[in-house]
Amino acid sequence: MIRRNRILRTSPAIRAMVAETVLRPSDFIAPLFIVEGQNVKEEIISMPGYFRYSLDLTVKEVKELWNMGIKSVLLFIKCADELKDNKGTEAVNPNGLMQRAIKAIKDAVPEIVVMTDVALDPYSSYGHDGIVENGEIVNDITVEVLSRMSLSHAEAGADFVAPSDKMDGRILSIRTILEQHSFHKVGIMAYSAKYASCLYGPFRDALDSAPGFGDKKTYQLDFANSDQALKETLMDVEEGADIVMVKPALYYLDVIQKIKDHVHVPVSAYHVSGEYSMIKAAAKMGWLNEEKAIIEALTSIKRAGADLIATYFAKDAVRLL
Ligand SMILES: NCc1[nH]cc(CCC(=O)O)c1CC(=O)O
Ligand SMILES: [Mg+2]
Repeated sequence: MIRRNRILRTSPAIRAMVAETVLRPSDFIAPLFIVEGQNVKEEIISMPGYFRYSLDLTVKEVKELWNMGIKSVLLFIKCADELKDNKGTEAVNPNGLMQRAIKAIKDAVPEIVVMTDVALDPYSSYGHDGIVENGEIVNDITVEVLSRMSLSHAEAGADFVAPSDKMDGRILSIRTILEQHSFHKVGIMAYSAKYASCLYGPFRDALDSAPGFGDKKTYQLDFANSDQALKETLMDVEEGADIVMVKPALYYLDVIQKIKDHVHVPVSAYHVSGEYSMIKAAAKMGWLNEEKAIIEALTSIKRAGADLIATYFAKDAVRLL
């Protein structure tokens, strides 16, 4: 025998020297769920250890994230039922919870990169990402609202808008409206390869945003496919996306790799709520070691080609590095 493969795995020091993939705090984007009120910290039942915070506590949390070395937060708000409609009225309210959250965070921690979710589902009386007519999600009217919504986030101080709706043509429309209003420095992180997945359930519990009828298969991608993911990602880059996203992450590592091989913009991956909850549940049962499961999952997502990872484990991961 003259080839000794195990030499490179002999000791922790050697393994560290040859590790190709190393996680760092700036890899992570921390999603935050925001609710109205004061001093509110509500645990999300299907996401043990993860919380909805009122604005005051959100700001505290953001300071902590920044001090840990995390550079970016991705904001989601829980909209009150009485403010939901089929027009996205509250989504463009300059004094809405999202707009106030952006301002409060940028005032408290100006350096942190604030990204905002752009889609109508938390604001929709139907729980859909767009405007509903005759049981269908209408593309072009929705794109107009999403563009005005993006503008209102930019006006509040967002650094990146993150359209997660999967309507056609929204990236070009959003870039155009941002340019028209001289928001040349506001970026777009496009959820380009977003799949219709079973793994968003806990997130929809967190925001009370589950679709009231049907599913999201006419706009989100079919998990049987990866060609459409690549095609639509390339189109989003063409239309002006600064960062593209694959979502969910672990079931879609092939998609991350394929996209990374074809684009020259940063690729992010969203390790989604269901992926978080699966690890939490198995760990609670004593069937998996939580810390090891977190690091293996996130390292694998990065190894597949993700430059950035949106994950509910951001803080845990930084503590474990
Ligand atoms: N468009 C809304 C949106 N933005 C992020 C997620 C899911 C995130 C997660 O599960 O962690 C969803 C849910 C959905 O599309 O139904
Ligand atoms: Mg890389």
